Amino acid sequence: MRPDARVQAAAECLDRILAGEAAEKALTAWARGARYAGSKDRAAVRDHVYDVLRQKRLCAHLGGGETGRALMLGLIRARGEAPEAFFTGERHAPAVLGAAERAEPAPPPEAGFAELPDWLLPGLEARYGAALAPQLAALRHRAPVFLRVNGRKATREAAIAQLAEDAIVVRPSASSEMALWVETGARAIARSRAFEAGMVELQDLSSQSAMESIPLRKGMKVLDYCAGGGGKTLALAGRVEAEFFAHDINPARMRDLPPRAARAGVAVRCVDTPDLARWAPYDLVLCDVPCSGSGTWRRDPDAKWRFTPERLEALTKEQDRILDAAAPMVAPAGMLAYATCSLLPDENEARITRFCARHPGWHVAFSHQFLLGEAGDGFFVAHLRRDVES
Ligand SMILES: C[S@@+](CC[C@H](N)C(=O)[O-])C[C@H]1O[C@@H](n2cnc3c(N)ncnc32)[C@H](O)[C@@H]1O
Repeated sequence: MRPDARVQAAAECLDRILAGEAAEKALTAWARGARYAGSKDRAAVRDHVYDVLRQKRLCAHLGGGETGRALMLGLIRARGEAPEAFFTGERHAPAVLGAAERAEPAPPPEAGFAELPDWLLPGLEARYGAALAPQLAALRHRAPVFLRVNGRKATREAAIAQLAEDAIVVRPSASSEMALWVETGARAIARSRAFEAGMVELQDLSSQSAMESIPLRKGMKVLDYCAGGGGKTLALAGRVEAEFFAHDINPARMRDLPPRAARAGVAVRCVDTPDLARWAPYDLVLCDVPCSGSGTWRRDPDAKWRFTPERLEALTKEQDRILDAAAPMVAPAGMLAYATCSLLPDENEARITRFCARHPGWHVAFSHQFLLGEAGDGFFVAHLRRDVES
């Protein structure tokens, strides 16, 4: 496909998204109907769509409206490219620009637009103050790719050398023991020898740092209560030889966990809800709860525009229910760890404060909000422990 035809395809996908279709669905539907599109075309159209969704307000401002066509015009201007090169009127390309579209837009505000729903801003401003602006700026850009080195299989140095053999260039992150920042070759990771041998896994920097904050000891019993695909289980299992249990209310979500654990060389027992009590108590119960995902919205920018106060309320209720269900399974001297990939204080500090209010005898031993930055995503972790009786 020519670059102008890719712009037209992205504009059509954006129209479907603006009409309410999920971004992934719109892209899949387009790709199904576009047999002529190769993998590079599909990747380019996808990049256009996601780049717009990351900064929809800027694109609407520069393009003069909220239609797929206007948003693509705005994106091209935001990239500093010449719109006439894409709005050619050729077959499969967008029509030539009209007079109103050709008019130079007013400069955008110097601080940039807040690229998320307005109702979230007061809470974020109150929580982060001056630290909000850099996070909003980070939200406008693509997220970097990080790998986690599996300490059971390799040192960071050995992983770096093995990745280099597949032309994947990485550098160690200073803020985590095992994280590698991928500089080139990200698309080749899943087929690389280092990945196939279980030396590395894809995982964001902040998730890694949060898991590194949790104290572990050999032989302990660890339950990942909201395990999903098992990313956090494997991050913990990479650090220590212990007994690992994984649970999810929706067991189908753990489908990938057994092969991932086998690749990583660790044993993880997947447990159904009725069987949790059989293995209790656990020295550590991790609740990596369902959340807004606001700390990761630059990876999934479609989600931020769909997020509503009603959804937030439903999530916080579920987060409370999960903590309440998990706490009784923690051994007396054990730890309940709470984690979200969220920036919203309602999902983070407020949840653990409310937990401690509902459960006298528990306290917050540690908590940390990882800010969304040039490197890692936004992430929150808290360690909850029972008070020691004197
Ligand atoms: C943030 S995701 C977990 C991601 C996962 N820990 C990882 O690192 O890949 C949250 C998970 O919680 C699960 N979940 C939702 N409600 C739950 C509940 N009441 N009890 C247990 N798991 C629940 C969801 O099915 C989802 O897989």
